[in-house]
Amino acid sequence: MVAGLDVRDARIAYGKVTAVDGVSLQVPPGSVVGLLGPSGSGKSTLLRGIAGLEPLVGGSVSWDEEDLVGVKVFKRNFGMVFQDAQLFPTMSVGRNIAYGLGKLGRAEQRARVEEMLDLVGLPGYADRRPTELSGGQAQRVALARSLAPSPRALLLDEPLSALDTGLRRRLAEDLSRILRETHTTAVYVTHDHQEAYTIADQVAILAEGRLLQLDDPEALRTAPASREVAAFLGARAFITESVARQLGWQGTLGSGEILAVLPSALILAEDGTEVEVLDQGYTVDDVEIGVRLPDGQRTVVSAPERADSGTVRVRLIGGAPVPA
Ligand SMILES: Nc1ncnc2c1ncn2[C@@H]1O[C@H](COP(=O)(O)OP(=O)(O)OP(=O)(O)O)[C@@H](O)[C@H]1O
Repeated sequence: MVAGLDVRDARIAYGKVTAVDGVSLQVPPGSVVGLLGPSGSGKSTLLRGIAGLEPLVGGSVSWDEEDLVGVKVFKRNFGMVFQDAQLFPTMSVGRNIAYGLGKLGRAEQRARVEEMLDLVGLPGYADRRPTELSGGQAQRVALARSLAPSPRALLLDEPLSALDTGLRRRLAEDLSRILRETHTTAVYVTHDHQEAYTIADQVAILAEGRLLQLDDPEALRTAPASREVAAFLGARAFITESVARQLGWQGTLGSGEILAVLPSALILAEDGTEVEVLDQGYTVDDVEIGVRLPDGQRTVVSAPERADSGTVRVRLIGGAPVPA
């Protein structure tokens, strides 16, 4: 028996546009799967298909082997959190959170609201109005409202993307903790790699409606399934074993394989191979130096400061073999 959420060969179309093209994935109870991919890759559409907001034109969505195709949205017992919190503006924070708790008595509702506010780090906020909340606080309340009725799974569509970067990082860590503490099964849509890695146990990489790979962050880093996945994860160059060895790499490639030079695989090293500096620019944390590899390809190396000559010395300490 497949426990939890099971998506099989799901297909969703808008007229002639196939937005989700034969995607299969499982989300075991208590685990979080991230849907990561470029804009237009079908992440939101797949989530909406799971929720029942878009009909499938093929395949199936089931929970504990119960087929959900034909089961109405509200009967699926999934909680949803969107990019904008979508709180009811005329209700207090407490009433918003209690919205799905109609079956409980008043005292139980109040207790559950307090418990949820504690969980999301907003104790004492029950009497506030949604208009009195910051964007980050509103998203916390939206999360509390979705979790309050104990849904069997939570579906989150870029819930942090409207927030500024620093707050997004902090809230992503909080969200990860909350989902784990509550053993919540979740599907989390994002286009932010870091956010996906922080929150999800397994990350599904989507492109043009297709699932390219579903794996944990470590496996994605060390064993991307294809050049396309490696490029999406930040590989700027794909090199042969002989070029890799010129850069000090010690591994071996199988026949038909090529090495993806992922970020941080190439480092500055005083005794390394001399390569030409092509360009340089600042990132938030350091300087990114564009260099020409021995075969002419450009990739980047991180440095604490700008290079003051036309060359730097580098060593290749990592990289991931992928089919050529
Ligand atoms: N309501 C719609 N009507 C027609 N086409 C749509 C509709 N919604 C999405 N699409 C198309 O379906 C494809 C997938 O869109 P979707 O919004 O699922 O992608 P996404 O990966 O979530 O993108 P983003 O990160 O930009 O939100 C795109 O080609 C998009 O143009």
